[in-house]
Amino acid sequence: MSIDWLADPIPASDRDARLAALQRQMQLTKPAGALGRLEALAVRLAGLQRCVCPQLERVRIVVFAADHGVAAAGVSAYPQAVTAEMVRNFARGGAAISVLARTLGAELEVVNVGTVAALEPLAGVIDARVGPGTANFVRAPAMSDEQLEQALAAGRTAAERAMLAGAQLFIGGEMGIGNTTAAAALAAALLGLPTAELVGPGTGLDAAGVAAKIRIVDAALARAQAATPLAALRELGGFEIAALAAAYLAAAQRGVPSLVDGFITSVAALVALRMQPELADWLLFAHRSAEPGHRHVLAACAAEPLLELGLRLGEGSGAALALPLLRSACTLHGEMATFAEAGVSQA
Ligand SMILES: Cc1cc2ncn([C@H]3O[C@H](COP(=O)(O)O)[C@@H](O)[C@H]3O)c2cc1C
Ligand SMILES: O=C(O)c1cccnc1
Repeated sequence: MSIDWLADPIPASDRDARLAALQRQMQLTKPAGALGRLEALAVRLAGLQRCVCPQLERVRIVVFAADHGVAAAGVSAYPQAVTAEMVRNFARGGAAISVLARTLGAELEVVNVGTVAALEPLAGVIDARVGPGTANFVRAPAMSDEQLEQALAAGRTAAERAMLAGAQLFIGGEMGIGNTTAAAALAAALLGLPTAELVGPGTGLDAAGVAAKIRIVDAALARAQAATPLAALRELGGFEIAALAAAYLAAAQRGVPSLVDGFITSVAALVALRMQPELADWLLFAHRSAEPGHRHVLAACAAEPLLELGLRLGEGSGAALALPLLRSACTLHGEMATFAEAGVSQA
């Protein structure tokens, strides 16, 4: 195995398709610009899908699940066992993202990149465990080089499966008790912002819990030296965060855009953007999470998310909730009549 593929080129958006889509927008029966950001979204998707009328019928949601050694430090309001228990819940169709995926007619796949518990075979769950959770990054690197490589490969192959199934949009989600701590540590390492700006309550810590979480992240940052995004991933981890970063890159390399969900997935996107800035064209950002650090990460990604609903769930749920907006942008763009077709007078 190798990680050389991470640097494979990412195609540019198709300028001719964008111009043709813009031309079409100007002919649709509405005052110019009246559909606001939906117009720009349709034009942007046209460039990425290299056609005048983009479509988002086939959408793949992949939830990457993994455990975090730092959970032992009491950084979450919930016990670590929840990660594996939720994988079963995803498989049975009872999780929020399961319900949303059904409602949207989107395919849901779960990739177990490294729960502590080895799970029985479950329908719709790919076993890609690279280890029984990461090491506690306060004391040691979260993962080995080999584990990092394997986690990245798990993300890449998930994106490849989605492309083979004809996905027109990729949505990544995550499940991992303690992963807002890992995400905050990674963001602090990459952005150089004060830890207190990036650490938040996650699943519901109180003020004392958040203060302790800040101290834990500070201790990890004092230990870990991370000169590159890959080194930061290895030190501060999250098998699921590494897999997500790889999946965003792999989807873009194959010409498929991704809709980024919340705080943790945005940190994965930031890591991937730091590896390849050309990825920026291919990432759409769904929402601003209630997790306070998310706004800093979004700003670093130059992202203008579509929604702000006070969500703080992850799993890909915010992206799933934004999908109907993207789909509406595409169907309006593709199906509205032009002034000429409808016999409506222009300005
Ligand atoms: C039942 C349950 C379902 C979840 N689904 C997503 N998360 C979210 O919460 C976790 C991150 O928060 P923290 O860092 O505070 O542990 C992640 O698993 C994330 O996906 C959940 C959390 C719980 C408890
Ligand atoms: O925004 C997120 O992704 C998030 C926030 C809190 C807990 N889990 C996920």
